[in-house]
Amino acid sequence: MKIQLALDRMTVEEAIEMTRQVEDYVDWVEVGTSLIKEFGTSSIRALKEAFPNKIIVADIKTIDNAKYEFQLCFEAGADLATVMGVAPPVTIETCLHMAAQYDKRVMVDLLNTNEEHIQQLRQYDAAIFCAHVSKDQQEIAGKQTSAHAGIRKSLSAEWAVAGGISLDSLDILAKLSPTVVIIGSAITKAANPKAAAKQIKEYILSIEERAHA
Ligand SMILES: O=C(CO)[C@H](O)[C@H](O)COP(=O)(O)O
Repeated sequence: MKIQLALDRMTVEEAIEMTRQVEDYVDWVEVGTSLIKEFGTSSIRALKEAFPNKIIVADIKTIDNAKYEFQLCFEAGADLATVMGVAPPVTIETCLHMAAQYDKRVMVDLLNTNEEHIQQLRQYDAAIFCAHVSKDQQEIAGKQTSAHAGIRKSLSAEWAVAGGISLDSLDILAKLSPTVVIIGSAITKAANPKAAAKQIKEYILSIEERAHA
């Protein structure tokens, strides 16, 4: 299981500093939607330049204009970029086409998709799917581990899980063996981000060791 650090609602300098603190405990680094909206794709470039050996995920959440947006992300150094599952099929297909051209990858965010829609999306098997509980949903209904778990039943491909994940919810989620666990606030808003990331990494390693024992 990879840990993807989600960097949101901070400056690019703060994002770099945050990543430096926790880089030993995270595998992928996500330039969050909020950073891309506030600072543009130069935020992606800055993170890739600072961490050339990390997989940099551009959480651009494309819903249209896929060729333009994915080109921007990949030219800025992203290794992977996100598209919304609710986007028209032509948009998702264009993202996959762009990723193939650049030898990069696509993550399909399953926010607000239903079971039937997820079945249709399964054809895009080069993508990583992301079971995502949104910030707005979290604020109204709290951390919805069951919502993440429900989506998992529909997937067989590589998949990620995101949205309000903390050490507590990891207990259930990690047993579902997602390919990627996306964690933002539980690390970036912790009193000691390095200690929080270390604890999460060690917890995931312990689960994986038990699974292989
Ligand atoms: O995509 C996102 C927000 O739309 C975040 O990357 C995702 O929710 C992870 O952050 P957090 O753990 O703080 O919820």
